Amino acid sequence: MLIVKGVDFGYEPSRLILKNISLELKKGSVLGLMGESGSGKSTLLRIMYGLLDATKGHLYWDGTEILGPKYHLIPGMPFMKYLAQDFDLMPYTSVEENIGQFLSNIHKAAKQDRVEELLNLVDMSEFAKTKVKLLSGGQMQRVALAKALALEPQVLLLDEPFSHIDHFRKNELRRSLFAYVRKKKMTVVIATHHIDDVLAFADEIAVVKDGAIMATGTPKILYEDMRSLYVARLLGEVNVLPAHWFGIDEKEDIYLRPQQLKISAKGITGRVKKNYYLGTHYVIEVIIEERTVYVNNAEPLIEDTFICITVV
Ligand SMILES: Nc1ncnc2c1ncn2[C@@H]1O[C@H](COP(=O)(O)OP(=O)(O)OP(=O)(O)O)[C@@H](O)[C@H]1O
Repeated sequence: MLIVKGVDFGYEPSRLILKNISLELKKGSVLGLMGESGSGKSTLLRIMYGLLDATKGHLYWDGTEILGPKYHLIPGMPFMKYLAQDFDLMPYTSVEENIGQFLSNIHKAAKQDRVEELLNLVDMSEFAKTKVKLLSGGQMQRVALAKALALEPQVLLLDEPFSHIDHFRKNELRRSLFAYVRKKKMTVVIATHHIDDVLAFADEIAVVKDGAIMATGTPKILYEDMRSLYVARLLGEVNVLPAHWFGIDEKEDIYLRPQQLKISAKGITGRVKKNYYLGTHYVIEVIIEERTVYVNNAEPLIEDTFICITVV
């Protein structure tokens, strides 16, 4: 189990970046760390890997304490791999040499097989002999992922691992990567602001805000829990609507996703401003009392006509 217990951290003594972080992650499970930019996700990954010393608190993997540079000459725990946002590749050597950099040269054929398996996993086989400096950012990121997997670490810490990958390849890469880590029973923490990186793949999501964990739960539970606007917005599109529109006697706004609203014969009246085609359906932008509301619909609607919306 990966245990983070009451961790505080500040780059400067006067400003805490992480505040009383506690997490528990079962072996072989995947945790998505979500939070807006600057919330402290990368800092937490660096502490989990032992690159920084926690100001307060402790971290353990499988009973072994994870310690930072104060205690280790070479920071970073050997049973872990941390893939940072800068890829840490050797630019003047080939893709295959980069991926195989830390693999033993004693069994040459086994090393070659392993490199080929990883090249295949990240769909970079045709670039095996290409020097890394000639690759695009997305291709470099795929090589860096393969390199991080090469020694089959027990714990894999990934910081925005798909941020440079082109859209059409992203889904395929996410599916292959998570299938691979599941097969190998690796424990994974992935920091991201993109819900698509984790919604279908993580066992749990921890939401970080201003250096503190503000919510944890399965992707489904967090996606459906609309109490916090910060959490709801991180996990998908949200409408912020006055409760009284829906006959609820509350002064506060309520939060509803576009698929929780529908066009209906009765309901609150609004003017159609725009249609957005999303392949499987349209998102209709509707103006109601000067607020913009997004609602899903199978068909586009005529702009500037008046329609009614209601809760599904
Ligand atoms: N080396 C550093 N020295 C001082 N402050 C830093 C350092 N690295 C990060 N910070 C600060 O710590 C806070 C958290 O940064 P961090 O990179 O952990 O956030 P993040 O959630 O990973 O953001 P992003 O999603 O943009 O990568 C920010 O306010 C940032 O400015």
